[in-house]
Amino acid sequence: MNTSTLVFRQLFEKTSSTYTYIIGCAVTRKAAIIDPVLETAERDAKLIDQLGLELEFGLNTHVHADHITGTATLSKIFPSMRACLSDKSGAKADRLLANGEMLRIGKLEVQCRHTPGHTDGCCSYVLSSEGIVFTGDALLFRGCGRTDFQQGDAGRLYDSVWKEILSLPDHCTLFPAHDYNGHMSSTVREEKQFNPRLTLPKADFIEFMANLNLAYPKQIDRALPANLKNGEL
Ligand SMILES: N[C@@H](CCC(=O)N[C@@H](CSS)C(=O)NCC(=O)O)C(=O)O
Repeated sequence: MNTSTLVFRQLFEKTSSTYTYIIGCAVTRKAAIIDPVLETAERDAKLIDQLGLELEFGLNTHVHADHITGTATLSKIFPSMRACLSDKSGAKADRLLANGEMLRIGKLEVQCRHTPGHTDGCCSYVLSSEGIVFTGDALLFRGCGRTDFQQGDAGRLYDSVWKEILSLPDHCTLFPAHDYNGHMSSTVREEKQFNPRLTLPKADFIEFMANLNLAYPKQIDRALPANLKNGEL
C-alpha cells in the first residue's frame, strides 16, 4: 500500500457485519466511500470532514440484501457525491459503471470489474497502483457470497472470481464487504491457497453452494426495495 498517495480507512457496521471503506488521494484530498451503510452514514460523513476529504463518489459493490446503503444519506450531506453501481445492477444510481470502466479520484485510479454470481450486478473496485481490491460479496475471507437469491449463480461466481480477482498479482490485498468472524482482509495468494470453496473444482463448488442452507438476511425485505433506489426510503 502506497501511504504517500492514499488515505485509507476500514469501518465496520455491526448489525450487518458490513465493512465500509474510505479511500482518498492524499495530494488532492478527493475521496470515495465504498459500501456505506444507512445507520453509520453520519459517522462516516463526520470522519470524511475531519480528514479534510472531498467526497466525489459513493461506490456500491452491488444491490445489498442485508442492509440499506448509506449513499442516499451521504448524497444529502455531500451534494456533489455521485452514487455508482454496476450497469448490470438493474438499480438507480447517479452513474452506472461498465466492466473495466476507470474512475479518477485525484491521483488515484479505480477500476470497476464486474464480478457477477452473488448478484447479476456485483462488481469489485481495483486500485491497481496500490495493489488493493474491494471485492464486495463476490469473495469473502476464506469464503464467498451466497448464490441462492437475487439472480445468484454459483457457476458464474466461480468464473468471475477466478477471472477478475484471483488472476490479479498474488500480493494484492483483498478487502471484503463482510466478515462474520473478525477477519479484516486477505490476499490473492492466501485465497488461491486456502479458500475452502474457490479451491474446489467448479462442479464441486456448485454443489457446495447449493447446500449452504443459510437463513435469509434479517433486513432483506426493507433493504432490497430501498437499494434498488440508491437507498431512498
Ligand atoms: N445473517 C446475516 C446474513 C448473512 C448472509 O447471508 N451473508 C451474505 C452476504 S449479505 S447478502 C453471504 O453471502 N454470506 C455468505 C456466507 O457464507 O456466509 C443477516 O441476517 O443479515
